[in-house]
Amino acid sequence: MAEIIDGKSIAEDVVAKVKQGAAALSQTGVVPGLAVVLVGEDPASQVYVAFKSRRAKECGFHSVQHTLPVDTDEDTLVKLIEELNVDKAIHGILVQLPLPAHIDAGRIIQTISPDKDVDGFHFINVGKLGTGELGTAFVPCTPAGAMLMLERVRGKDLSGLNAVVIGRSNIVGKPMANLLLAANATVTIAHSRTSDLPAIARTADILVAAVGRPEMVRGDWVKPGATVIDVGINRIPAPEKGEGKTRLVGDVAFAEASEKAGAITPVPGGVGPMTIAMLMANTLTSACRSAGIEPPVL
Ligand SMILES: NC(=O)C1=CN([C@@H]2O[C@H](COP(=O)(O)OP(=O)(O)OC[C@H]3O[C@@H](n4cnc5c(N)ncnc54)[C@H](OP(=O)(O)O)[C@@H]3O)[C@@H](O)[C@H]2O)C=CC1
Ligand SMILES: Nc1nc(=O)c2c([nH]1)NC[C@@H]1CN(c3ccc(C(=O)N[C@@H](CCC(=O)O)C(=O)O)cc3)C=[N+]21
Repeated sequence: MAEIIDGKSIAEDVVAKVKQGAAALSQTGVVPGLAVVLVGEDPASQVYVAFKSRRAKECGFHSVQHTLPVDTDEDTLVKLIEELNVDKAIHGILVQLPLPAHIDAGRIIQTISPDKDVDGFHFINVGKLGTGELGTAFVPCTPAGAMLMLERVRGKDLSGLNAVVIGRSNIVGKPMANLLLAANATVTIAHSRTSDLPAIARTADILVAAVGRPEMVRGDWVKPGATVIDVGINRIPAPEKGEGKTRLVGDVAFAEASEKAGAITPVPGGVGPMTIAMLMANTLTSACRSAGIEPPVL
């Protein structure tokens, strides 16, 4: 049976360090500030945004939330971001995705000041990650959190290990692959056009699933002893819990995969809580940079 990598507990460690760092920084008169912007009333987004605001307060941050109606036009949103860009009390800006279809998400992301882009989605931060300028970049929270979990079982240096990332999105798959490469892993990126995915997955010492398909990765895709990082968050019907009830599963068939893996992340309680913890860490980093102070090591 695999070791279960407890995202909740690692996230608590991160948050404790962030709290400490924020308290120390506050002594110099700088309180880290996070602005979260939500457009519309998507229930899942509301839940995540509430988690983020709660965590920010817990860390001692100045936390503001802007909730805009679903029919907000793009220019209004751009204007809000421009105001936040010059607001001295705000060090991190997060615009919750997905945005309503009438808004060009790309334009919105590029409007966020790269110095406050705690999601790490701006071209400047993507470019820094791609060229190894990790000291001044903001790294996207989900892959950054996944790397911290991986570090707990495999250490920082992944030399000689084969990593396979399933998924090539800009917010998870690609930055994850870049981080693995920066840690010296030999990286393969698989996606919907990949042929014989199970065979490629079986080459992985480190297998990362970021697909959005419930329990797609089966037990026999997992190399014995591999470390499996399940990024997927899928809500599926759970009639056994009662009519209309749902439950959360990852992109990995957990029970099967944990018979083969050396270590595995659960869903829930895995990468999800780490994502929010890393958002707090990035916000503290931003505030430290603005004050010319070294951010704490996580
Ligand atoms: N834990 C957390 O904090 C977070 C979790 N997530 C979760 O992670 C998952 C992925 O999210 P995200 O990257 O945004 O999703 P996207 O939908 O943007 O990307 C999914 C990727 O999976 C690939 N894919 C889809 N179907 C298959 C298939 N059958 N075989 C192989 N590859 C496939 C797609 O390939 P192609 O490019 O060819 O279309 C694409 O690259 C979701 O479950 C999401 O909810 C996301 C963000 C944060
Ligand atoms: N600009 C932007 N940045 C994001 O980082 C971002 C986003 N938009 N849009 C949506 C995705 C998704 N995401 C999650 C965060 C936390 C959990 C999380 O805490 N999950 C808990 C369970 C939550 C539950 O019970 O629903 C867990 O896995 O244990 C999940 C998913 C961040 N995202």
